[in-house]
Amino acid sequence: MTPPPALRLAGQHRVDARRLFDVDMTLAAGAWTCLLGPSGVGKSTVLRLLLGLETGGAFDGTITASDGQPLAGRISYMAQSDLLLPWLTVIDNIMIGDRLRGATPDRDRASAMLARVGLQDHAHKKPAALSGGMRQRAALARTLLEDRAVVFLDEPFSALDAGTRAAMQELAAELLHGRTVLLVTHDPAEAARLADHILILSATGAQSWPVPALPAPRPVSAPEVWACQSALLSHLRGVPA
Ligand SMILES: Nc1ncnc2c1ncn2[C@@H]1O[C@H](COP(=O)(O)OP(=O)(O)OP(=O)(O)O)[C@@H](O)[C@H]1O
Repeated sequence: MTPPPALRLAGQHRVDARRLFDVDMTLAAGAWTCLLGPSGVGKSTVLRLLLGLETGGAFDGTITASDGQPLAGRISYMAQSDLLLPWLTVIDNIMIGDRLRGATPDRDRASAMLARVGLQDHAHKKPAALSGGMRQRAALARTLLEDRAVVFLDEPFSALDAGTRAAMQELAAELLHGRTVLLVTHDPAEAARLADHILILSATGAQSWPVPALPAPRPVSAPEVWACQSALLSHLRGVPA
């Protein structure tokens, strides 16, 4: 794997001739950046622009990797919807990347990943037989199995119960340590726990927000984490801290 690069997105994005955002944001190399902001501000659009996917709008600007290399083939992406193929079993779904590339999937590795997300007893079920949270964990397993230098996660823990969410946050933090990660989240607590850098997106740019002075993933109970999430929530609500 090439060393994870920093990524920069700079420019203006318009939807239906209306400016959605002007931004100049950098994702630090080998670190977790959490992107927050109100619904509809353009967080998923940022991910899709970096991925080179259709956004329904027009971007005028530049997208660059610090090593000057193309991003194609170096990113894995977990979208808000799980994108599981209904006709494949869970284990075949999580190995889809290798299959699409014409490579032989490593079934033992895939089984081990399913066990890490707690789905070892559901490997041979179809997605329709899973709960929403189980489907989200399958999508997470598929993303982690790709083992890429750059990983984009769009609200990856939103459907999980509190205990499972904490466990999956810790798993992702472990397996994606040292990767360039962009995590879109609505949850200030999640950002306070996991982020090396926090960015808050608005129409006029991406504001950098201070993170607690503890290495991530941070304990939920740490006073610094409480203080960060509380200040962040107040800011997002537009009320005094
Ligand atoms: N395919 C599309 N065609 C037209 N407009 C789109 C398309 N996708 C998104 N938009 C518009 O772009 C804006 C930003 O959408 P986006 O999904 O990036 O927001 P978001 O910040 O991720 O929202 P949320 O937090 O609700 O997921 C919205 O106004 C949305 O209606």
